[in-house]
This record gives sequence, structure tokens and C-alpha cells, in this order.
Amino acid sequence: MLLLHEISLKQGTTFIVFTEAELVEATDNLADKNILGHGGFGTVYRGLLKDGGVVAVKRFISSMASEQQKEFGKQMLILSQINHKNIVKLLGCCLEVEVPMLVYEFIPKNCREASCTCA
Ligand SMILES: Nc1ncnc2c1ncn2[C@@H]1O[C@H](COP(=O)(O)OP(=O)(O)OP(=O)(O)O)[C@@H](O)[C@H]1O
Repeated sequence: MLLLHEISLKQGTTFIVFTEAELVEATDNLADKNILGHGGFGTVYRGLLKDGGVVAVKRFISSMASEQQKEFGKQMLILSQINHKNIVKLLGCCLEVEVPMLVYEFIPKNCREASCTCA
């Protein structure tokens, strides 16, 4: 909670703390059809929020050891402060679950190609 407070202060904007229910609903209970991909830390799902916003929800593989939690917290703090067109924006997180989830802006597939000129 202290970390989230620090993020809000440093970011100066809203860092959203999502409930588990919100993310379960947004991703259709983490349905396979919403899987965007798998990374080194876990699975990423497409989520549709109640306000119509589309997000990418990253769910970590398993519960973390306390050292990993510290590292995770630091990375969350840093990422929440970066606002750059080439770096995906971290919108918020959900910590009320055993396996933390991070919520990022959704990047359409064609915007991840080197040829994309939309930025
Ligand atoms: N913000 C996003 N919007 C859309 N798709 C995403 C987004 N973030 C991740 N993905 C999809 O999920 C896949 C896994 O992403 P993830 O960040 O977990 O792994 P990664 O890019 O391989 O890096 P890492 O080494 O950190 O695991 C990506 O390859 C991409 O297809």
C-alpha cells in the first residue's frame, strides 16, 4: 500500500488499483481466447474494462518470494513513471490476489511491427 501511495505521488496522475473481480470480468475469467501471448514472467490477456477501454493484463506465473516481490515493486514504481511513446504504459495493478496482475495499455499487433508509423 505504501508503494501504491508512492506511485500516485510520483506519477501525479491516477494509478489504478483494480479489484480481482474487475479483471476476472474484463478477461472473461482469464479465458484462453483472450490470451495475447506468453512471456518470461507469465501470461498476458486481452481485457475489456466496463468503461469500454481495452487493456493488456499480465498475470504472473506463481506467487513470488519476498526478494522477487521487492524487485517487482521497484519495477512497478519505475514503469508507472515513464511516459514515452515507445514504452508501453502501465495503467495499474491488482494485488488482492496471490498471483499479482499488472494492467497495461493495449498495443494492437500491427503497432508492434517495425513498419508501424502510428506513433
Ligand atoms: N501491452 C500489450 N498489448 C498487447 N499485447 C501485449 C502487451 N504486452 C504483452 N503482449 C503480448 O504478450 C506477449 C508476452 O508479453 P510479455 O511482456 O509477458 O513477454 P515478453 O515481451 O516476451 O517479455 P519478458 O521477457 O518480460 O517476459 C507479447 O509477446 C505480446 O504478444
